Amino acid sequence: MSDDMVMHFSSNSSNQSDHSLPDKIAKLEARLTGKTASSAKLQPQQQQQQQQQQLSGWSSSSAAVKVVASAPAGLSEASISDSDDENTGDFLIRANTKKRQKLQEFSNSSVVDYAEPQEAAYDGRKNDAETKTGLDVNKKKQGRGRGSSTGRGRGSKTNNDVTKAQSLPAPVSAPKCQLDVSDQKDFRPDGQLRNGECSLQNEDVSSLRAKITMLEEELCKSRRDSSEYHDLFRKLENEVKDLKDQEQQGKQKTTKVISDLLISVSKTERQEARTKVRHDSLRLGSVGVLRTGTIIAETWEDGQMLKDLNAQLRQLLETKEVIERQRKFLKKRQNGDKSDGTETESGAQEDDIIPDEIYKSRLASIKREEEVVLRERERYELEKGQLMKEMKRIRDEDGSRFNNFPVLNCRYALLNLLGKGGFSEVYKAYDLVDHRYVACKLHGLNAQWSEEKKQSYIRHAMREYDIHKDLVHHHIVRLWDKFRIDLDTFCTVLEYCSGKDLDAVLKATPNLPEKEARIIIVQIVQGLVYLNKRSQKIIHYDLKPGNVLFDEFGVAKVTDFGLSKIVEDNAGSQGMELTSQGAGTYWYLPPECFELSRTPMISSKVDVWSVGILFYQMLFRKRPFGHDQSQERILREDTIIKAKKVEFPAKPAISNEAKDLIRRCLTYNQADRPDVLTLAQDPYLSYTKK
Ligand SMILES: Nc1ncnc2c1ncn2[C@@H]1O[C@H](COP(=O)(O)OP(=O)(O)OP(=O)(O)O)[C@@H](O)[C@H]1O
Repeated sequence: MSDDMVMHFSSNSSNQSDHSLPDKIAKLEARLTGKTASSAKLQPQQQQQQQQQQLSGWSSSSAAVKVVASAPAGLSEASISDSDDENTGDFLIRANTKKRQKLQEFSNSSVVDYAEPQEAAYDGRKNDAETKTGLDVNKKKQGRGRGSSTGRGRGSKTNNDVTKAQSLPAPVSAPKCQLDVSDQKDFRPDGQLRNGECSLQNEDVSSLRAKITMLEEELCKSRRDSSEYHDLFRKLENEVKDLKDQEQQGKQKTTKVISDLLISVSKTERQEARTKVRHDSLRLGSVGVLRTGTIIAETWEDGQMLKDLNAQLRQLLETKEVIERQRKFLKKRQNGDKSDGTETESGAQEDDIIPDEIYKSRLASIKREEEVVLRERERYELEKGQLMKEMKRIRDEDGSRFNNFPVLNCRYALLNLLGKGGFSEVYKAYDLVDHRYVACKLHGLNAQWSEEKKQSYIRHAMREYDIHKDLVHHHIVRLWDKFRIDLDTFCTVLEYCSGKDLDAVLKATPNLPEKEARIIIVQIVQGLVYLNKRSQKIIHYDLKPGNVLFDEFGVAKVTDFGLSKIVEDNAGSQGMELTSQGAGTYWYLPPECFELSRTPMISSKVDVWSVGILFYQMLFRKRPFGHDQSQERILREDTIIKAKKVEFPAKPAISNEAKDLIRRCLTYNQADRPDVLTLAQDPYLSYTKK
């Protein structure tokens, strides 16, 4: 193969200068003719020929190299031999002359012949991957073919180029084959080698074609598989979509069923509530309308039960008065008998004592009856309070624009109104996503308010939300969510507490036993401890019975953070400034909150004072300071500023520990009052198993 020859030549040319070959031939010729081999003494024609050879040898290294390399092996041997061997002179001259001619001819033809394949080879490099695969195989073959060549190293690079040319399609291989055939005459073994390689290449090509066919089949199969998978994927996708749609429809149906059920239950509850109110009204009383000229006012008219009880009381009172009159008359008569000396000693004693004992006994039984009726009336008074509250709730519910069971924010199904505060309505609702009852507090801005007032209210409510939303504690009502309903209304979603609030409990019970009151206080204090152990401490500032709720298990939870204060990090031991003086419920606030001479400084000790008031109220059913006073009167009469000492009623009797705790909480001087964390350490507030 020519590339092997190229390698051979390249190898030789690296060891000895290729342009010395004509020199050597000339030298040999000169020796034969007796002339020196000096190039200077060459005939001009010879010099020209030599120069031409040199030029053709240097002009295109690759082409010329291949020409020389294609020369017969004998030439190669002769040229390698640089010795002046006289015995072989004739042979050498003849051979060299012949070879020079051949070289010349070959040079002319090969340069042209080879140029084309090389160009084609260059183009062929751009051929597809299949050709490249063939290339790799051919490289190996060429490696084997190189065995006849003495070429090493650099030759392998050239080998690659040529191999690429060989592996190219017909236009490339055609001239090569011609070259090989022409070479066959003179260089049979090498030609045979080429034939062998050709057949090897053919084998390679066939095996490659077989491979291609196989790969094509695999490709077809993969395509078929891929399209099947694609179809399957589409099918599954559609199935998933259908399932999702079904699930969605199922959810919607479930939601609808749940909503309908809840609505029907709520409607029944509403009916029952109204029926009960009507029924209770008969016993306890109802709201009537009183007209005085043009003024219409609401008045309370007692029901039959209360009327009967009052009549009973009146009757007992009258009987008591009659008996007491009789007793007085008896005493008077006895005194008269004594003065006129008509009574005998023993007889007078008995006649006087027995009637008096009868009157006394009758008076005692009237007192007992009176007590029973009074207790009953007290109970009915409590019921009357509840009835009045329920009546107000029903009126508020009937007047509410949210009373028609709307679903808010696509999630909260409003049911019945729980109550109405100053600026809000609280509805029992059902969370259709998390499936639990919640309390939706609807904050409505009054349309009559100025824009400034509305903004201030929103700011206030948002502040409350921001404080409350992060509070997570067993004894703090959770705040789950908030959203806007319209321009003037927004909603906060709270944990639903199905029990009453402490205010309702106290109104329904004459007074709580100490044990029950104590456990409620313990829970409130635990909630406060949580507020004071967070990195951002909070003063609740509005602890009162209405802001302590109970869940279905009776767990007490603190709510309503509308007036809460976040204690600044830099607040000193004195506490922080009270900037919202005047807000809050005065019965439950400590003296420092009423300080007028300077801006009050407050701390968690405000809540400790409120705890003391709450505990006292639970035990004695009244507040220790200004119980019967209005807010305005408390302020006017400085009731709390004067509240230096707490007094305990004789009844009901409570433990000294309970009294001590109340005294500590109601310590007048703020500096001496314990803060929340110190109060929590009080032994009375910790339970240990005995
Ligand atoms: N999370 C809740 N779970 C159950 N009932 C609640 C919940 N929050 C409030 N309520 C009830 O809703 C009613 C109104 O509560 P709201 O807090 O609006 O009124 P308030 O505290 O009486 O008035 P204000 O907000 O003016 O102080 C009360 O009867 C209260 O017990």
